[in-house]
Amino acid sequence: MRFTGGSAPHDLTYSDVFLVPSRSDVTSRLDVDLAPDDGTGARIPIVSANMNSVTGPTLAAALARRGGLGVLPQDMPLQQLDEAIRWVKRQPTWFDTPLTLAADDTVSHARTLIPALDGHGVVLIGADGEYLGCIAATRLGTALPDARLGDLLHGPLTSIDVDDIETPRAAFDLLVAADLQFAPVLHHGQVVGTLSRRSALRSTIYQPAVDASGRLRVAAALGINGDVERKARALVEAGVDTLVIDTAHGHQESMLRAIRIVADLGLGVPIVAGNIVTAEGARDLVEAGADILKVGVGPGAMCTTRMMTAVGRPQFSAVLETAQAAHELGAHVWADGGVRYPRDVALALAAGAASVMIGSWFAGTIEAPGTLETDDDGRVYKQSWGMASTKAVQARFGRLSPYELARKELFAEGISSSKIYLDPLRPSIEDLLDMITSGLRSSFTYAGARTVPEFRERAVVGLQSAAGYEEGKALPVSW
Ligand SMILES: NC(=O)C1=CN([C@@H]2O[C@H](COP(=O)(O)OP(=O)(O)OC[C@H]3O[C@@H](n4cnc5c(N)ncnc54)[C@H](OP(=O)(O)O)[C@@H]3O)[C@@H](O)[C@H]2O)C=CC1
Ligand SMILES: Nc1nc2c(ncn2[C@@H]2O[C@H](COP(=O)(O)O)[C@@H](O)[C@H]2O)c(=O)[nH]1
Ligand SMILES: [K+]
Repeated sequence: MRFTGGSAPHDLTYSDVFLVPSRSDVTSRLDVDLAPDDGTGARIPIVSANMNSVTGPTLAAALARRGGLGVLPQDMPLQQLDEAIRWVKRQPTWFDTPLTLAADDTVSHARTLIPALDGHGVVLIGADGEYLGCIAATRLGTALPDARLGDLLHGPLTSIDVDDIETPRAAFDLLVAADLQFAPVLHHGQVVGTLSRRSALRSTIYQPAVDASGRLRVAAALGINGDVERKARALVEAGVDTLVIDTAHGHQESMLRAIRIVADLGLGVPIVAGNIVTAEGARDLVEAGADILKVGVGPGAMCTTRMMTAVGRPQFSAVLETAQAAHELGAHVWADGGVRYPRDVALALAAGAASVMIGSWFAGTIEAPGTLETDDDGRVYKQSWGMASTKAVQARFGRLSPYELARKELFAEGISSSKIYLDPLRPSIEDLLDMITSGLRSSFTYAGARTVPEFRERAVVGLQSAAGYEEGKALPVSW
């Protein structure tokens, strides 16, 4: 990456900069390979944040199916983490994970799980796991809230047999021929997944992130306190593919100790550690044994650290400096936090990140943990909160004495409650991934780059004023 017109005398964040187009011999956006070069085996440079409101097993599986990597949060109890990892590993790699409910469940319950939008649906399963039928999500929008789902089943059972769809393209054509938007996929009468036209199409474009046994990949986080060795071993035993050692202030002795412990175990999985924002931090963590550095202090949407402490660093410069230091040592960087538009992802990669971690944006999706809620205006949202918020601290330290808990609560550095609205046009994480990866593919071709390392090399970055940034926005109403 190089700056055009000189670099700034101060640190920069994503809105401060833009990418200049360069002469390109990449003639199609579909010729771009988005795989990160960080050794995680991901196929797109997108990682979901280890936040309880963001990454659960459902989101991790959906993300891995499209080539990204979900990081399960350290605040999940170990047994739950173990189950979540094993569950992700059992999920289909190109069908969607079915949303299964019972015939006695109500429409209002189903509507807390999926919005009444095209391309989604519910599969009804009997007591012995037998397939009863499926209901398109749009039907849930017109049915009475207390109606039984079983009573909405009419006509012949719709489903696709797994033997009839050898390729995603064949599945797409079959759905079109049968005039279906959504259908369950059956194998010997059992539901093994679901497909929509959109998901079949996606499977022709994305590659899943899979391990050596062909199972979806998943990462998990651990903190710097407690029995780090036992937890790291247990996570790898469960099948985790990448370990993320995470704390607010990553450039501290307890972190270096935790990295050394995990690195010395030789578990054979990449070690990510953070968060840091300086070259010194990068060097110390890599020297301790980290393969990938998680970079970002304060840019997160749920984060109050900068206002509470003045500590942090504008994210573009933080990524640029740490990535340079990391690359000199053969390590990599994940840019963590502050991503609100596809452009921010492109700029993080231009600054040198191998992958970009997204939290709050993904909290407002069907696949995020938690249920859908509706506000007074009828808009659908999910709750989100910071992992250093009072809410998260209370959950994490609930077993401490009231006195110890009260001491911990003094140090909240995140917000406990926020509403992240689902975009009606992009209610699923996969819709957001389509938007982000299509933006990225286009950014790469503007820069004349076919791969992530090439983009990092070729990107030309300029500085812009607030007016320059504003000019780039679309205007949905006239001025
Ligand atoms: N990226 C970011 O900007 C930030 C992210 N977070 C996220 O919140 C979650 C909770 O992290 P965390 O609060 O570190 O909790 P952890 O459970 O990881 O514990 C942090 C440990 O570090 C010690 N510590 C020393 N200085 C600090 C400091 N300035 N801030 C926090 N701890 C400090 C704490 O001791 P003691 O409690 O005695 O001080 C404690 O032992 C993580 O997922 C983290 O990534 C939190 C803040 C900023
Ligand atoms: N200072 C705090 N940072 C937090 C908290 N919870 C999460 N985070 C960080 O934010 C990113 C995600 O950023 P986003 O803009 O995509 O939401 C996450 O990975 C953490 O590093 C918090 O309570 N305080
Ligand atoms: K912030």
